Amino acid sequence: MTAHRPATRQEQPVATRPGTDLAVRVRGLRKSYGAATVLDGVDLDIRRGEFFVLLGPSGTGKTTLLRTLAGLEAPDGGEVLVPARRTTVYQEPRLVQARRVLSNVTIGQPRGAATRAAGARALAEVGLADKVRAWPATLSGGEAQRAALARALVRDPELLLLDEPFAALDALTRLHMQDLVADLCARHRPAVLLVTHDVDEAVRLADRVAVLRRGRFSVDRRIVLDHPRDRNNPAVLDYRRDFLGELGVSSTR
Ligand SMILES: Nc1ncnc2c1ncn2[C@@H]1O[C@H](COP(=O)(O)OP(=O)(O)OP(=O)(O)O)[C@@H](O)[C@H]1O
Repeated sequence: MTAHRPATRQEQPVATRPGTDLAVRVRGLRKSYGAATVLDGVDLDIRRGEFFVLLGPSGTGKTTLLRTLAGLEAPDGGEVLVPARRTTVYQEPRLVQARRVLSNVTIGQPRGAATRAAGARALAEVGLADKVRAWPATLSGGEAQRAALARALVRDPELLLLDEPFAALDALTRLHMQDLVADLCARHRPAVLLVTHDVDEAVRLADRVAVLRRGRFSVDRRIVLDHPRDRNNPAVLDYRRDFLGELGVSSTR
């Protein structure tokens, strides 16, 4: 694990915590921008292999929390412990247009046949075996996001950070991508933090859902349902109604 404590540098010294099943441990995390307090003493544990989903109204600090776990924001206070092997998938795929798909997936990895083979395997896992030599500009939005997932996968992350990765996709593609991510995470078992606005997505994928409001979690709740989850299951609808209520939206069943 890497410890992030208040400091001016982006990346902090490494501290490992052997013998724990926690991938993420956050205590009393505070972050402000000017006079605006965004995170006001957040506590968060994510276990290894746990799929944690963060909901919350716009502008409440979800991305700030994710970026802090990514090591891109320094906390003003508190303690953040995360594994060194972590990677982020964003709303947009962020592919390098001048590189072919395989080269995008293996970017930053050691050169060589083993890396190329790992990249090709990751592309096959996301259903892009036939796009290894394609250029990013020739991919659909869903395919480009699959390539971004393959780029994450090839790094074998202990912590996978997903910042609204399906938000820009059409509704049907979004459902396919949710299934794909559920499959990949069940197979590779990273700890996951997914930021989303989509309550259905949260209830479909999460082991645990938290709602971030006014700098803290107003709800932090385990979803005790088997996968795959039928969106018409009354228990799924109950969770959905509760989370929508927490977000200030009424739902009709
Ligand atoms: N670099 C920054 N400088 C100043 N203010 C910032 C910065 N980054 C975020 N903020 C502010 O912090 C607050 C939280 O932003 P953040 O992006 O974390 O919220 P969010 O919950 O992810 O929002 P959304 O759901 O709309 O994506 C917002 O008011 C935002 O304007």
